Amino acid sequence: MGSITDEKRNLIIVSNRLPLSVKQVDGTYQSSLSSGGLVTSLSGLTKSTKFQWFGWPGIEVKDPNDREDVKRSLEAHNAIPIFLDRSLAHEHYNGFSNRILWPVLHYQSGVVFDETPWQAYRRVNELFADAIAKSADSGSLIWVHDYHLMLLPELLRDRLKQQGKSCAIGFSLHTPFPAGDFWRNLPVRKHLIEGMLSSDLIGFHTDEYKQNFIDTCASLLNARTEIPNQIQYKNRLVCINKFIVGIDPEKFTDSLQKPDVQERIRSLKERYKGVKVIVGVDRLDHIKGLTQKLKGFDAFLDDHPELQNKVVLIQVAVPSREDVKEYQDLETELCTIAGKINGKHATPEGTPLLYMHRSVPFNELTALYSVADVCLLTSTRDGMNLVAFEYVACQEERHGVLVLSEFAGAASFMTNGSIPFHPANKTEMSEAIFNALNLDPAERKAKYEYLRGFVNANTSAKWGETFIEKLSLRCRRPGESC
Ligand SMILES: O=P(O)(O)OC[C@H]1O[C@H](O[C@H]2O[C@H](CO)[C@@H](O)[C@H](O)[C@H]2O)[C@H](O)[C@@H](O)[C@@H]1O
Ligand SMILES: O=c1ccn([C@@H]2O[C@H](COP(=O)(O)OP(=O)(O)O)[C@@H](O)[C@H]2O)c(=O)[nH]1
Repeated sequence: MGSITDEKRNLIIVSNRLPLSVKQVDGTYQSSLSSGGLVTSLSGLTKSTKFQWFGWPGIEVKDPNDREDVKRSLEAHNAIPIFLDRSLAHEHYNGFSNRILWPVLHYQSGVVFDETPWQAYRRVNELFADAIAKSADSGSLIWVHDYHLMLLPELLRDRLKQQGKSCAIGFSLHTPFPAGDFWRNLPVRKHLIEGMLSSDLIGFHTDEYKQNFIDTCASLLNARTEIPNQIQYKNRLVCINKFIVGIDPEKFTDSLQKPDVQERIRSLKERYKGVKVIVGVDRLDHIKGLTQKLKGFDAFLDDHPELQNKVVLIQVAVPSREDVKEYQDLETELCTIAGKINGKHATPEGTPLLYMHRSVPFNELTALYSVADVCLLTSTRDGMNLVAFEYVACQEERHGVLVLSEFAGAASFMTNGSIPFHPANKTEMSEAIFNALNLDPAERKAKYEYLRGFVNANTSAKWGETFIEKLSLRCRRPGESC
């Protein structure tokens, strides 16, 4: 991908949150890595490509001197903060993005639209547009990420035009884009789609999401969509494609080589001698199907009393969006279910479920992935799900089995190498777990090798480089077909 060298200097990445969240500790500003797949995928790109990253630092900073301190602390990581007032950030992130837009994108019903958070969403997109238009030079490539910023391409294009600057704008959606009627649930659906359509290139994780978006543009805006991979709207040509997001597999294999990680793996193996380990790692979010997972595991334990004390599910539920009531309620519900499962199936020898409501350090995560015989992912909908990739990257030795919901975006590519199931069907999940635990070594090896090939061929670096390459082509030849 050598030809992107020139554009590297002028690449601007924009996401709602910076990869580093800033916190004030004892009067000084400290930054730590944010969690989630978007950060994982874009962090993988840093190895091969240089860029400036614009986003919200996750903290309100009012004092101008403090703002300078925060800016300086982030500068070292090429991160540029866009400061937002606390209540505006709250209404944008929690109010509209996560309470209204996120559920619609993930096919959740019963969403209630509210004007105040919508106005906050607009305002934040405007503030981002102001800051980025000011910093961008003509010829910059601007790559906008995710559902928090769907209006940004349009707002940005207007401002750049007023300032006489010409830049290529790309947009990547990290969530699903829902089919047909679902998008209509949102009264502001048209504004959001038009916002995205001001991009030169739009990327989705799967062909299904891409096609859903194209169909919506045709039915809602009467856009011309006859030519594959392009949308003609208001005299502009927008290219649409699938770009497979991945991880940096080396980061995981390198971690497994470290002496302290090796030591941790040894001690976990000793602790779980004679016990099959199932691992789950998910943000605590409705879309991850955690309720379904615990209930399915309960059904599995009921179906297989002979496996008492011989199987353990280690579930990491990473705290997420804790200011949103629906997420707080889910946390309470999961604690109750986890307690009931252990109440029902525990013996003096141990408990079958280890439910951890916290994030885990990276090295601990890789050790956990490595000792697990099975990885169980139960998403009811999920843009991609990079945990599936990470588990595979840590299974060189064991050839563990991936049990993967058919509703994760990753299932579009990984079904052949995994055991797929429908997350709403407890019996199917129980059978899938049982089959995974009993797969013969040759089949495990074959499935693992298939998945390893896919994960190694579709890295985050390749994803980023391919997108940027296509975007810079749009910049050089804007009128050409996609
Ligand atoms: O930033 P948060 O609100 O804490 O949420 C974390 C991220 O969640 C979502 O991740 C998505 O992107 C992943 C990478 O493409 C994909 O694998 C996953 O299926 C998606 O859920 C969200 O889209 C990100 O913006 C958040 O940062
Ligand atoms: O304590 C943890 C456990 C996991 N992860 C990472 O969070 C990401 C989750 O990405 P995924 O695409 O599976 O889902 P998302 O959370 O983005 O919806 C993965 O890279 C995990 O390694 C994390 O940041 N902290």
